Amino acid sequence: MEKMTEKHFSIWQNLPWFKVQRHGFADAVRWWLPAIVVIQLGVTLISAAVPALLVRLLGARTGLPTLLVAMIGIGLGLGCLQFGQVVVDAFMQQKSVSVRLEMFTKDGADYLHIPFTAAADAQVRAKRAESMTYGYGGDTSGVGVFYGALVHTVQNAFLILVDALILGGASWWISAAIVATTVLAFYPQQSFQRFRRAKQKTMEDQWNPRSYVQHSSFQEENGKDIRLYHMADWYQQKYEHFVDLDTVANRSIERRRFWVRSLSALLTLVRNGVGYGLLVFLAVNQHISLSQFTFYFTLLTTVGTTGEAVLTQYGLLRGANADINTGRRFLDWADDVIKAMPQGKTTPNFGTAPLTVVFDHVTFTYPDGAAPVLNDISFTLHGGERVALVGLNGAGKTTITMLMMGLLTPDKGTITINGVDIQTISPAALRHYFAPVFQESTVFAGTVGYNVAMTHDYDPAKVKAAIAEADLTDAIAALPHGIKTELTTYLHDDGVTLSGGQTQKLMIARALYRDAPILLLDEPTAALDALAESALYQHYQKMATGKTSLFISHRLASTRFSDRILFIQHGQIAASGSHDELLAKSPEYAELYHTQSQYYDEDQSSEEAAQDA
Ligand SMILES: Nc1ncnc2c1ncn2[C@@H]1O[C@H](COP(=O)(O)OP(=O)(O)OP(=O)(O)O)[C@@H](O)[C@H]1O
Repeated sequence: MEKMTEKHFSIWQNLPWFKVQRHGFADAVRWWLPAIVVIQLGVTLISAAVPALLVRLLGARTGLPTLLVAMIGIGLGLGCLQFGQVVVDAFMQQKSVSVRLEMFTKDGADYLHIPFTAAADAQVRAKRAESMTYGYGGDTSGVGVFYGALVHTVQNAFLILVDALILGGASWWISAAIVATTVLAFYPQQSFQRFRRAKQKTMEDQWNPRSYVQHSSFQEENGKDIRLYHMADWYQQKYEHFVDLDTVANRSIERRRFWVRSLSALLTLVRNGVGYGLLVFLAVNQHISLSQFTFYFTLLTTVGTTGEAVLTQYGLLRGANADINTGRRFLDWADDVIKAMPQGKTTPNFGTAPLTVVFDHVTFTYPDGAAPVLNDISFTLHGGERVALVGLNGAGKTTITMLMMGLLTPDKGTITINGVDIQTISPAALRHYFAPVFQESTVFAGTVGYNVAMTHDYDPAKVKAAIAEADLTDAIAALPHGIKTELTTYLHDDGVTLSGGQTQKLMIARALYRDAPILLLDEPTAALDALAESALYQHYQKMATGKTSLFISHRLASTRFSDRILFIQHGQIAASGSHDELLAKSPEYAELYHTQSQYYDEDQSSEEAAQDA
């Protein structure tokens, strides 16, 4: 699988990327950026000109009506500009949020489309958590900050240049002081932003444990173990540990920020000292008029704020850009991985006859696994055959089902259905051939009906029939709204929780509703009581009629309902045949069977002894 790049993209490289991610972003920059620059310039210049104008009018002993008209006119003009500023700010904010939400959505969609193995990879999960937090997860993330910081940087940089040029009209020394102090403050600001990023990086190693703690502590299913084993203290310690890490990092960031701001204040003092001193000197020596003095003086007062703003905003922009890079690396990687996925295009029409599945010299290793889980494995599930797959824990039985459904991809070898390589079949079409019952049940926040049909547009009669076949009718009838009852309380306050066995039956109903040509049952009886288990075995005969089926079970007794048994050991098919054949030819299978049957026999004989007594 593709490695995630560590590439750094500059602001100029990220701008076109933004454009690709979000249409309309380029227009927003092209039209609204000049607008906001002009408005800001207008507001600043008019604000500086008002006192100067007043001084001039008063000096010329202008009458009150003229003064009032001038002031009202200026007030209205300023008001209009300020209103324009509010409109543009609101627009920018909305634009920024919509770009961010778009990436947020893309992140979720990408994660759900990358290969199953990648999604389960701890490193990928950590990168995604980091990408979400820094890249586009909230208003303070890279994308949340980038747009506003870009606009305000350009706006304030332009303004300070115009200020310096205008003040150059009084003395070029003032312009020089503005430029020099801004440049001097620039480097500490940038170094501070680098420091902040580096500190944040030290916390990135913590993403996986952090997201695990957050996620697992609030999972309903974990609630009882957390209480039973007093894990609340453990969780609290973890939370405190993360808070401590954040506190230490933030403290050093704030310390550095304090020094940078102090330096900036000192430079402002120098600039104002030079500027105000020169203006007073020029006014006293009558090189500039009183109204000019007032204008320059007011303008110089705003330079401090503008200078600070341009540096802060540029620092924010660079920080946001670095944060965006974190997000972009993940999104670009996900795009590449999705593109590189073997996306079969065909949707073969296999007709209605049962399908034949062939594993041909298949080898598979998990991405973070040291050795292959399956090693050069070959077997055939003939059309209509009921095959049992048995083997010790960790032998690779579930892995075989995942490979068959295309959720995992073999390192070597091919898997075919009716002679067609599954890699050439479109994933959606491929998954339609399977009705699986997984080892772990996955109940989604939806109604019983939804959880059986896995669509909101379900056929209630068909759902009820599947529920009846899975022996769940009475349990569902006892629920407050029957098949319309919400399962889980995550989204619905009136949701209910089914028992482990009922949930497993629900999963069987889901497989029955799907009515696909290949049935995959991975330990479907683990949570069932003896009666339900026995009923399922009986039922299995009917369920599997006309289908190809693979039944995984640790209870070797269940294999008698199958036509053939595959015994898997050390990543290979160690033996294949009927129960009696395997007893004869595989000592390991025989040992496994006798170890299990010993307990059944003992149980039986003690029951018989009890009955005799
Ligand atoms: N996502 C994964 N990443 C790495 N290794 C994995 C992953 N899933 C399973 N494995 C490893 O692959 C091997 C086979 O696992 P698999 O779940 O296929 O076994 P199994 O025969 O179904 O076991 P069981 O009978 O316990 O359900 C095990 O050693 C397991 O640790």
